[in-house]
Amino acid sequence: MRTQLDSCWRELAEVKRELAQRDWFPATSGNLAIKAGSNPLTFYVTASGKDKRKETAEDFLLVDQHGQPAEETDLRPSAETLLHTEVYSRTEAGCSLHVHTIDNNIISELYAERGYVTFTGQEIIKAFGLWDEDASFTVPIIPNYADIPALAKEFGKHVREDAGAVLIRNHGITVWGRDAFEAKKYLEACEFLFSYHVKLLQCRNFQ
Ligand SMILES: CSCCC(=O)C(=O)COP(=O)(O)O
Ligand SMILES: [Zn+2]
Repeated sequence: MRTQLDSCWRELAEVKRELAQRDWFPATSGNLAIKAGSNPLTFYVTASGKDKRKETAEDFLLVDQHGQPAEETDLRPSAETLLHTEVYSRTEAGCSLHVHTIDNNIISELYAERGYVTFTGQEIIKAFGLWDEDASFTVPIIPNYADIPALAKEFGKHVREDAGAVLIRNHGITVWGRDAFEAKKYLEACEFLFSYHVKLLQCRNFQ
């Protein structure tokens, strides 16, 4: 059991290191989670308020299906743990990642009133398993409620499959996948699309 937990910890630490190398954790933002057990549900989540670029023995804590610590600890789970509990209680996902980037904030603001943003005609959407030439990928955009249970409830409405993504307006993105590899792939593909779109709009302004 401990070996399994250690391996989950190491896998999440590796994802955290890679996202930190991309500079996706400004100003203590972001939180990450990985499922550790199914029956009962437990998952590792980042401790709240830390600089996620730093690597310490106190980066993650184990929480239960309510997002409460499952072991004795002084650490506080991420303030946004309830969003991760929505993912694991509604799907068979194994990993969920939340980051704040300038590009995901801009896209969320540009398309907030519509409530979603759709991408089509881009090779990288094959990363979402969409191989048709005319395939499109849609990311829902939800309001950034300060009340986390309200935010989690709104978020949960869009958590229907084992892999997916939701933008929170002027806040960030949460993605999830069947495992850490898939969640990271989704996140990288989303951020690629956002960055491309923001740059394309800038280029068009100078034409
Ligand atoms: C300065 S970031 C504000 C909180 C937030 O949105 C976030 O992602 C980090 O919160 P946590 O409690 O997970 O550290
Ligand atoms: Zn956040």
